Amino acid sequence: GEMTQERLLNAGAEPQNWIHHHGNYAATRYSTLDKINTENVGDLKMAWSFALGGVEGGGIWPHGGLEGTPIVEDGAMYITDGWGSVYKLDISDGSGKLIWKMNPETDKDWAGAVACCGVNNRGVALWKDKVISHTLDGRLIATDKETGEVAWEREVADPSISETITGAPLIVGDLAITGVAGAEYGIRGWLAATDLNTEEEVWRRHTIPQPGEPGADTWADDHDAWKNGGGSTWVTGSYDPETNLIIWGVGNPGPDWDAEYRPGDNLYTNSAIALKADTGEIVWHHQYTPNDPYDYDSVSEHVLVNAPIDGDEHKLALHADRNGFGYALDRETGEFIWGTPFVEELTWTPGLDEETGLPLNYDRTKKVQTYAQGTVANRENPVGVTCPGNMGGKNWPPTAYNPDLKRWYIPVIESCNTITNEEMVPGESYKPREWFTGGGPSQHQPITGSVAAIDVSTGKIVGKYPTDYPLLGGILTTAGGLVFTGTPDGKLLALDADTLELKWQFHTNAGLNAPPMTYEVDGKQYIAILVGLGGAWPKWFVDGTKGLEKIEPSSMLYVFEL
Ligand SMILES: O=C(O)c1cc(C(=O)O)c2c(n1)C(=O)C(=O)c1cc(C(=O)O)[nH]c1-2
Ligand SMILES: [Ca+2]
Repeated sequence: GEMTQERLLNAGAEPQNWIHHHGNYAATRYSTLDKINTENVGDLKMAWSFALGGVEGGGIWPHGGLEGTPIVEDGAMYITDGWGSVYKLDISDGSGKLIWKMNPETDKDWAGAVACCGVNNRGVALWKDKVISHTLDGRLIATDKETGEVAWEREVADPSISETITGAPLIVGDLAITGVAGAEYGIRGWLAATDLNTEEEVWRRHTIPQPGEPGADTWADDHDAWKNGGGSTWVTGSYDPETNLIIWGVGNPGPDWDAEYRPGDNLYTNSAIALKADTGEIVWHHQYTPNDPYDYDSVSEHVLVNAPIDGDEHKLALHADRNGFGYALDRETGEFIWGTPFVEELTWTPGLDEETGLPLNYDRTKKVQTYAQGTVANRENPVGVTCPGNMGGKNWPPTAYNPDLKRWYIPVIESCNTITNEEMVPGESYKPREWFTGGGPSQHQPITGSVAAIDVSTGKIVGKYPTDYPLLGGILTTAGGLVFTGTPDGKLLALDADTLELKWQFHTNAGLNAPPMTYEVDGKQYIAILVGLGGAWPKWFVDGTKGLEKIEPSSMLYVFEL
């Protein structure tokens, strides 16, 4: 069939399918399928697997990885590898056979040389009779669903100034919304909407205001720092049909670790922004870490849920930030409702202001924030140690919300790290296609992980399942009372959603770096996950995770059944 806006709005009416990147517009990654449940999950076994390509390297990367969420529609599955090839599989008879592969011939060295954090592609979207996808080298591609032929493509991001694309598109009506990556190379971030009928751009909203625009006064330097101010949008946002608002997380300011280069709060970096879907006009924002000196990129999804708080029903946007706090905002106004640390160690601030949600040690009279002593690397004290480390808290891997239990599950990175500052010089340090970070990280202690569960009505942590390695893949939760997640040392785990007790695990012995999802064919439920450790880990963080250097590159899909 054709993918319509009607179907996208009512994804819950076809639970056998998985038609959105995050499961639905609200980004809950919750499925009402319950044939696999706490009673029988112990009998889950592998059904079939499929080998993808895309493992070859390019630019600064020795190999590709898999971070995508499969899309399933009526007996067909659509998956991507890191270089943006799209594979359509026939999954209608309990196995998976390739129907077609669309290879976009991504310019691997050109794009891979300016991809900060891996050869990443997080998946496709469906619109009418087309599959909509991105490539690392900046293209939006519409592929004919039946034939696998490319119908058209357009260059949305420009790798000559280090703009790349790693996120999946978001479809709202006839628009495909594209987010950009490149804040470690001095880009000026944006979201762009392409009309899929006319193949033309309808709006492009920069996440860093230029002089004269609202928020421009939060760039208080005298050398146009806003032009290279970062603020990427590399994780797919959510959409609230009631208000017609797209809610999207914005990444770190640039340069990452030389905050003195960019005095001011640096809007809209490290913020949630809500934009009118038709025009891209920013209606509200909430900034999580003003003048961020830590690389606490806030790109993660916002999960739109309704929950009672103190007896009143609230319309919330939930967000787990790299800064270590989980937040609930009012999704219609952006107003702060609650914030809770979800990591074991959080040293950069003593907490959040109950009214504003700002860090307690944020000082509005200062242009350059100092936060907790010793945690910031700056020009005077060039070495800082902070928890969570710059990978987070929680990085891009998506959370999941279970409405039966009103619980929200966060894939946690338990980490601290050391940052060294390097002073960036106006007019000299920024060069197109070169790093513009103002310093760099190193790992002085082991990095582990956990699944944290938060009761959304109270904002309190109600359980934690610790893991030996950080969680780099994301979470699925189901009406079967289960939470699924993968670990980078290769285990797919099923936990009891209520108690977080381990109910089942399967060793792939390859790195899980992608979110699990579920679907049904002929009344039979399956769990699927892409397997292939890539992303930022192999280059940046392997020092803090002894053992992961033994995980070989791979590029597989695994599917499980009872
Ligand atoms: O600021 C950016 O533009 C940007 C992009 C990406 C990306 O596109 O994957 C990552 C990051 N930053 C980043 O800071 C980061 O830690 C990171 C981890 C990963 C990954 O896939 O494992 N990507 C990215
Ligand atoms: Ca970043």
